[in-house]
Amino acid sequence: MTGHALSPDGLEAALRAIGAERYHNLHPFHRALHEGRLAKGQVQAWALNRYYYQCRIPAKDATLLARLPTAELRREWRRRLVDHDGDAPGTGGVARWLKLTDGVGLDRAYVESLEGLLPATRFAVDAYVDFVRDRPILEAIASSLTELFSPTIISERVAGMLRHYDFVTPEALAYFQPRLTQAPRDSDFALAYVREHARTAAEQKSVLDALTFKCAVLWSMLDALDYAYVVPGRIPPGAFTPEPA
Ligand SMILES: O=C(O)c1cc(C(=O)O)c2c(n1)C(=O)C(=O)c1cc(C(=O)O)[nH]c1-2
Repeated sequence: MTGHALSPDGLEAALRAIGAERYHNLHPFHRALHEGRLAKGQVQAWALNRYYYQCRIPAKDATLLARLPTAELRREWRRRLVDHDGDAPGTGGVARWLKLTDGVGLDRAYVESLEGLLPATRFAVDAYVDFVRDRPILEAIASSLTELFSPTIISERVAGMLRHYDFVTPEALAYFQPRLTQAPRDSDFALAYVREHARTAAEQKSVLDALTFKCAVLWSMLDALDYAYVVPGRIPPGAFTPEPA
């Protein structure tokens, strides 16, 4: 493909336009979650499946960390590993996500076993980890840029869930509070990197495609939940089955 390269501001605007059109805050299942239209079993299904995303994020960041060429870049990226894995047992984002699955009444060992996952959750999350492992560093970094849009969805989610669900407590949602500062810090770095390094039209197309791909990962995770847990009779064999209300 040929074409004119955008200015850094033009590239940023194009990235933000992708989020405005494709980020998962627009998905019907997310809207239902935030607006209080889900039953407890459906909220459990969301938390259980999203656990797989959370627990693979450190593996995704570790494969990228191993490929980064400078100490400066590695120091920056290594913080993400600490954010998610903590630096002692029971700390970090993955452990805090388990407080959420505990809080909505799921058995921790069952969540951690991954036995109840929807097949499509696994495919979508694994596709993200593989993408970051296999693609050029520029695209791998660009694929994290959905985090530009996450503070808004997180604020909506916390407010909406606390307001609408009596089984959700502020302690269970403690996962999200640090993300409101971590995500902007991380996405500011990734955005500055992409603005600086995506100079040619081909490089810019590759980063726009990487962000589109990542939006599709998040969107398809919600498609899978929407398919399995909204209309009765569609839960795949072996996947988490809510108790009758
Ligand atoms: O709650 C959300 O909607 C949401 C979205 C995203 C995202 O946009 O990828 C992340 C997170 N949360 C999150 O908690 C998180 O740790 C995270 C890491 C990443 C990434 O791509 O490296 N995205 C996200």
